[in-house]
Amino acid sequence: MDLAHLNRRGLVLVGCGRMGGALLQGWLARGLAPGAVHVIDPNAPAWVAERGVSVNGALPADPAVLVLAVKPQMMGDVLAGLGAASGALVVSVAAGVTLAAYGRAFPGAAVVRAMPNTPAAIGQGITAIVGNAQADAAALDLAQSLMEAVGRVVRLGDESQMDAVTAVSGSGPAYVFHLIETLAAAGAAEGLPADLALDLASATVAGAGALAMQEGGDPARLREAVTSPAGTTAAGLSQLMDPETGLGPLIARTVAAAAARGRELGQ
Ligand SMILES: NC(=O)C1=CN([C@@H]2O[C@H](COP(=O)(O)OP(=O)(O)OC[C@H]3O[C@@H](n4cnc5c(N)ncnc54)[C@H](O)[C@@H]3O)[C@@H](O)[C@H]2O)C=CC1
Ligand SMILES: O=C(O)[C@@H]1CCC=N1
Repeated sequence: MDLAHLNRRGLVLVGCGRMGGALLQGWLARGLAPGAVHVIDPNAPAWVAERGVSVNGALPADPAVLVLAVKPQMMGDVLAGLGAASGALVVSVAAGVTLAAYGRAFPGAAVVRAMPNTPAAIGQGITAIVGNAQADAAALDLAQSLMEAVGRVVRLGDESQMDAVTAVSGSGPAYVFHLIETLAAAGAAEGLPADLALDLASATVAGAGALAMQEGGDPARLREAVTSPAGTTAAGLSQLMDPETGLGPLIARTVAAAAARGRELGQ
């Protein structure tokens, strides 16, 4: 959806690092005027001001949206320093920090928590959103259109799902990048040149992900289509799918640890 309707009241972005910067690029591509965006970030990248966005300048009196994209550990200080949000929709991408915490900082405000991921940088993010009681259908639609500037959006029925979402899709790209690293390293250990092994591993993850998205349904069917009886894949999977030492229990521990950290950050 075009975001030009936000141009009159403007949007304030607090924190313009990896995630805030990716979002800002998406919004500018969707018609948000640079002059309507106000970034607060002591270390905003140079391209932001070069694009004509106001950086650390005077804020609009009545912005349409306030987006929070600082680290959760900074959030308390940032919220204390911001004052009231007036009539702005507050959207936060921070892991862990709860709707109740934003509600205390901005009494009565509509607040939406959003959990994107770094493929947002190329418009292929997946973001889950959930709002507080004040976030009506229009507020959720607006939050969705902001996050759709960098990929797909799914809505959660309940905030309690957010730490699990963070552990699966928010942190998930890091797990996949590590899979690429380890697959490439294993290929190199089997004698491939390192750059060829990395190319093969990256292309395999990208292609398998695209196939899984296109086919939908149960990925086990796609796995079985690769696995010839008594073939190479079956030999590999006998290690990877070992019920005790395989990927299943490892990923279960990985996601549980990430979700637990999300809950800690929310304390
Ligand atoms: N990187 C990721 O994969 C994802 C990150 N997130 C969330 O996004 C938020 C930001 O994470 P990243 O962009 O990765 O971090 P980052 O470190 O790249 O960006 C944070 C930005 O906040 C700025 N900042 C620090 N103190 C500030 C202050 N007092 N006022 C204004 N700006 C301040 C920093 O200069 C920096 O540019 C976090 O809350 C994280 O949980 C959510 C989903 C995915
Ligand atoms: O590592 C983190 O805490 C953030 C949240 C999800 C991805 N990065």
